Amino acid sequence: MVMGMDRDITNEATVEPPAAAECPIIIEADLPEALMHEPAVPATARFNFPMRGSPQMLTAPGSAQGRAKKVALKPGFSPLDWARLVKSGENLSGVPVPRPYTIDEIKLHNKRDDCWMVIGNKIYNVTRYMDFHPGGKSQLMRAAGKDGTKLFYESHAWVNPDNILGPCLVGFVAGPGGF
Ligand code: HEM
Repeated sequence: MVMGMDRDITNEATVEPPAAAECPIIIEADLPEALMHEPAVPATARFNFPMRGSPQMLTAPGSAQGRAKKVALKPGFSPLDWARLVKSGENLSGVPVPRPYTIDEIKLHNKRDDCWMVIGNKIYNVTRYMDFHPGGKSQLMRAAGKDGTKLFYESHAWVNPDNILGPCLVGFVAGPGGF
């Protein structure tokens, strides 16, 4: 018993150090020259995460610092509510089947209660999505009845339109395009 201690440690098994074979000692001289020195570039520059311009970067072009903030969505209009609506099987495109539309036809759908938008070559009916859009209705309306591809990707290149608006597909831009 060691004086002044609460428990007797003299009988407890002692932990042997690992055998030399299990614990190899790396001698610097054995290492290739390249591994022996810290690279001249700082760690932040050596790794590609977070990528420049990615949403993880606080100062990304699409971050809260560089553009409009997200709006507060009304109760019942969360992304989860949208996912439920999409799953419900309701016709969100407003058309029976997708087909090609001319630019003049697309232009007619430029109101809040009748809003089409082109992203890439696809036309989506975003009318029902208005209240669900985290960026707000007014942001969505900037591309109402127009080709919103540039605006869309400037605002959030990481958002996949098909994932969210799959069942809102109205059709495809007919002809060579040109808004
Ligand atoms: C082209 C017109 C559009 C504009 C100008 C626009 C703009 C914006 C803005 C300013 C925000 C807020 C950004 C922030 O989080 O700080 C936002 C968020 C968002 N928008 Fe849009 N948007 C557009 C179209 C769309 C469409 C068609 C969809 C659906 C596919 C969509 C889906 C989203 C999503 C999911 C967010 C949240 C992004 C996040 O949390 O990272 N937007 N949008």
